[in-house]
Amino acid sequence: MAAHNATHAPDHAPDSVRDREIEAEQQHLDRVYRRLEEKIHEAEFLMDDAAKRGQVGTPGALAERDAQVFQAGVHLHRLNSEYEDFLFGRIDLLLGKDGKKGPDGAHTSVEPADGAIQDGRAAIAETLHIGRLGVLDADYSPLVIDWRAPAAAPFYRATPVAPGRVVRRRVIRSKGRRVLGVEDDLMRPEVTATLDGAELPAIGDGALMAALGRARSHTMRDIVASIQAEQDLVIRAPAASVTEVEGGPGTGKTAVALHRAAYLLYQDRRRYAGGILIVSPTPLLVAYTEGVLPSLGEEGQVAIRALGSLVDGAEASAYDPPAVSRIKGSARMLKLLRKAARGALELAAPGAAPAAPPAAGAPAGDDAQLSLEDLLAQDGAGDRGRRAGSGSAAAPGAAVPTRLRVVAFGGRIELDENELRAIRQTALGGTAPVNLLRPRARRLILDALWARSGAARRYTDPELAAEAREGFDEDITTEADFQDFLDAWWPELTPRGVLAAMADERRLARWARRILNQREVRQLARSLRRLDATGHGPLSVHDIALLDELQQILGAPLRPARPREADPLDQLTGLDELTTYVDRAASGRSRRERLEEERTDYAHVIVDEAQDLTPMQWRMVGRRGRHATWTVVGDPAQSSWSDPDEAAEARDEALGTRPRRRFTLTVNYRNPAEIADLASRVLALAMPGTPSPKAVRSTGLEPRFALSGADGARGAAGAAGAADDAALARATVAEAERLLGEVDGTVGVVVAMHRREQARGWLAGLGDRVVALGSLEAKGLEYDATLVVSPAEIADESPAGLRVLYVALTRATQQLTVLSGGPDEPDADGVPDLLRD
Ligand SMILES: Nc1ncnc2c1ncn2[C@@H]1O[C@H](COP(=O)(O)OP(=O)(O)OP(=O)(O)O)[C@@H](O)[C@H]1O
Repeated sequence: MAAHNATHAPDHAPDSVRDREIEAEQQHLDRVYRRLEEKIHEAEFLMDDAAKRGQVGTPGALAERDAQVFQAGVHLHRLNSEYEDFLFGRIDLLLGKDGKKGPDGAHTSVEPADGAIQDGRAAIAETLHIGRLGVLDADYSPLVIDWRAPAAAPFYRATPVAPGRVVRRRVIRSKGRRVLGVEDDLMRPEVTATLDGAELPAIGDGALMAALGRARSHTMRDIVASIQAEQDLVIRAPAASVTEVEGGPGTGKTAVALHRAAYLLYQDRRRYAGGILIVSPTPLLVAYTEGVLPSLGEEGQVAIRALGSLVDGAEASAYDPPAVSRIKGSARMLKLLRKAARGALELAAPGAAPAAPPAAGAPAGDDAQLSLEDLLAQDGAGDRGRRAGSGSAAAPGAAVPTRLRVVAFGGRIELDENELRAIRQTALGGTAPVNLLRPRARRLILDALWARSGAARRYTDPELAAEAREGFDEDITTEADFQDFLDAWWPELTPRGVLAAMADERRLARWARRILNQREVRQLARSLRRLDATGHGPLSVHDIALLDELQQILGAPLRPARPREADPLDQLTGLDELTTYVDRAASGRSRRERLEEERTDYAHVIVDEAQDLTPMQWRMVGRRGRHATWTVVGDPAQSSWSDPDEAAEARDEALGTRPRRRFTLTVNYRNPAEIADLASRVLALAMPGTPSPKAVRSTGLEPRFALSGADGARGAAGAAGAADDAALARATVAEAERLLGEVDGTVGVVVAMHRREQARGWLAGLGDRVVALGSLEAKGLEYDATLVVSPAEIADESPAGLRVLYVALTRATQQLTVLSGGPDEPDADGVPDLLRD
């Protein structure tokens, strides 16, 4: 962890020393900008030169001009867009063990040379500045080292216990072209170090504390200037196979996951041009984190998607109650969906026109002709209303044809209900996706019709028989009515259509026999009645995984592969040290969106809050990383999923047998110790024996306990009465207003899921610094102050309620208030039963 606590030399430096140090960094920054301007002039020169070539007028010259203009434009854009805060660190290093230099011009040795320190004194042999991109001076000496380069690793890794060559680590704060301040940590406080003959001073209180003390906004910041050693190990872990990271709340798992994506791209851009997918639990967390990668210069190749947005064309907008989530997320759904997909075949499309009675007789025709009118007959009162072509997707609802009648060789050939059912069973015996089994079913029907025609017996010559059969097949299949029959009898099913078919309780009960119990069937069917007959309507996050699974079970016509756009990086030459930012410059949002749309298979998949994925979600995510390497971060103690063993099995299946590398993060950078201590009481109930991460700072501000004034009297239905709700509303608003006065940044008000909408109403009008959140929405987010409303209501919501409450209690960076209502049974001090020692 941070060197700060153990060794930082307190800042006794007089202002003049601080000013001098800031001035020195300013001079360095000025030099960097001068160099960048030279680079811009080079790029502009390329543009001018390219424009002149255009006047030559030959096609070759024009093509060359276009390429140059493109490249120069990329550079210009990149250089201009990096003028914000890109130099942020510096390390002063001892002489290395050997004199070798890397491609970035820095010495590669990690360990100091023997004799680098003598009698407690040492001379600084090398100073490196660290920034968001690498810049080389004209003589190839490093002006700025990219934070992801090997030479920058000691900036993050050095600790007083293992300082390597680092004597002093400095974080530089700058805005635009101006250096505002510096914060130092001494890695070898016992050594008197000199630089150019003068003693090396240490300024400030340490960068980490400065970073953590800042007010929070609604978006996450990068931590590039203060990544801690245990986090750096994860960020830079080799990409191969699976990297698993566990750590309690606030240990930086999300931050580390995002920085790792940027690091992997830097390490092997070509490989990860195949795309990195970051899976996030909620759209709120996506919105909160999506600014971090652009601030690190990476966005084009990274898709951050919420679990409810992983399937193109579908977006989760509804919530399922915990009991329904449990059913939909469970691995049992796989079996049920397979049955439903097959069962749905027996249901024809809605919208079929009313039926005409079956034809009375076949008109006469010669042997080779089929009766056009009488090709198809349907039982019951259903006309075979023509459906759109065979590519149309059917959703279940109307009658399915139960008889096929064709006329061939001058006679009528018919397959009845039982025969058609047997053919369907045989066709479904295969494991291929249901929609793709249709050609097989078609063939089986033709076989049956041919056999029934008795024609085979008439031909002794196999060649003639084959010829006759070919003609027979062709005659039947070229008739539109036969096509219509197939469309109705083996319709192309859509995932949404099957999901909608499951909303019928009786039908679902049939499909779910020995999979779900009666109550589960009722709950599931009721929840799916949100959808219309075609499966459109509000989907929940769990429905999305079901749609994805159904897509697999049903299969879809293969989309033609689209050629990938040429990566502009491939075309870059020259200014190689600046390649870090190429994507940002080259990729407009539209390109990024297109890439996201097209991809379902990624080169690396990062799963955030992995403890929450249900078995069905693991299957969905697993399909997107079949050939990927993985980084999986999570905290079992924060899991809102009720059956961890089942989820672990699905996770193992998704990650396969790839070797795993495990890391644990142990330091809580979010919560002050006072808040972490309170949360640990719930942790002890939720997951006895699980250690709490160690809070890195303390504010001296204990959490506050407030009372709603509600008496907890319950109405006939067991729900809190209107008077209690009004009291809770008043107390919530009053406390939210108080907290808004206490902190500069954001206030999060966390309520039980069923109060989500209600709480939004309560807080409307308090401004956009305050946010109302259902307990499950709070996942991964943080606020300067948090108000947790009625812990008992949150804990009672689901079997995982205590873990969800633990999440709610660990969102605050500065202040926490717990507001009790009647069910919380608060003591005289307002401390709810659940949070008492
Ligand atoms: N090295 C660091 N320097 C500065 N801030 C840090 C550092 N590491 C983490 N933080 C900050 O601590 C907070 C918590 O980080 P993050 O959200 O990544 O934690 P987490 O482990 O994902 O938490 P949770 O499990 O509760 O979602 C964030 O504000 C993050 O910026």
